[in-house]
Amino acid sequence: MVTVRAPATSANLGSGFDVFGAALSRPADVVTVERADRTTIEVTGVGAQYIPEDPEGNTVGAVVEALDAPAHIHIDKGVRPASGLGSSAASAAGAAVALNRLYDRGYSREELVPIAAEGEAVVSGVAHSDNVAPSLLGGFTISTTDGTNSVDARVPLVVCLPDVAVSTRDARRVVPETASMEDLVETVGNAATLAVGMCRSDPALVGAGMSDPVVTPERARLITGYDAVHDAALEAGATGVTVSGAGPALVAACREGDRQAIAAAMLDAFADADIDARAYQTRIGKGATIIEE
Ligand SMILES: Nc1ncnc2c1ncn2[C@@H]1O[C@H](COP(=O)(O)OP(=O)(O)OP(=O)(O)O)[C@@H](O)[C@H]1O
Ligand SMILES: N[C@@H](CCO)C(=O)O
Repeated sequence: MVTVRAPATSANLGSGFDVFGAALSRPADVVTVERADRTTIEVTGVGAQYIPEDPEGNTVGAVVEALDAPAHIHIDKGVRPASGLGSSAASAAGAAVALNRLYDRGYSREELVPIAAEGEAVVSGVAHSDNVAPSLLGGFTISTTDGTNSVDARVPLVVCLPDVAVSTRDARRVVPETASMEDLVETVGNAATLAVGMCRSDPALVGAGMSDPVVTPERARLITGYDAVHDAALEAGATGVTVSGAGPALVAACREGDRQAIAAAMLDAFADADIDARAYQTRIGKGATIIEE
């Protein structure tokens, strides 16, 4: 038996659509695997009722196939599904690390990225790696078709999750197919600024690089109260705010010591829009960890 804690993640970070990702110190899924002749999946925890236990529909099923590693798999969800916090990816990353160890497959964390990404194709139609990469490697990650680079950044974050669901599949439908040269130049500048900020663990630069004129404005429309919550976080001291992953969560970059005020301001703004929400005072953290074997 092997048990792995796999962290939630925030993909895109505004300017890095389908490329940037960050591991969050909390929340996390806990995945336990035991050898079996036939794969069975049991899901408990937050939002478990919305997650298929059939291996065909669960992200961990694709990981079992890719590693040829049948098992009884228990997923204790700490990351709510359809949250924008890489819920589907956390389970896939946790299963990849656990099954790799259980069956002694010997893959490196980097080699597990495309394997875990197969799970993402099951739910969103695209094997994007920007959530599984940080959940496996930790830190800030840059994923391209050539592979993933990671930086062990230390940046405090607040994540605010409203009590509504947005599926990645739906949120991908609103992504514009073209961008103007002006928007492209702005996005490249912001992405480069954010990446430098991560290398320096500088919350001001990370926040400054989070805005994106192409994808985020379209997705923000799917989130009731987005503008008010965004502005409230900035007024409370956030250095930058954007949609986390495909939403509906928002992620705010902050300086140490400001997280509590920012979390409270975001919750108040959602409450003013009649939306229940919860806030996580978190930070960029480590990747999936084996906690028992
Ligand atoms: N192990 C799993 N954990 C969570 N969701 C799963 C899992 N397996 C399948 N799903 C399905 O995936 C969908 C949620 O994935 P989706 O990508 O939409 O959300 P997310 O992972 O929270 O968000 P994001 O990728 O934007 O950060 C739900 O329909 C859920 O039933
Ligand atoms: N990059 C993906 C991440 C989903 O979490 C998207 O934004 O659609």
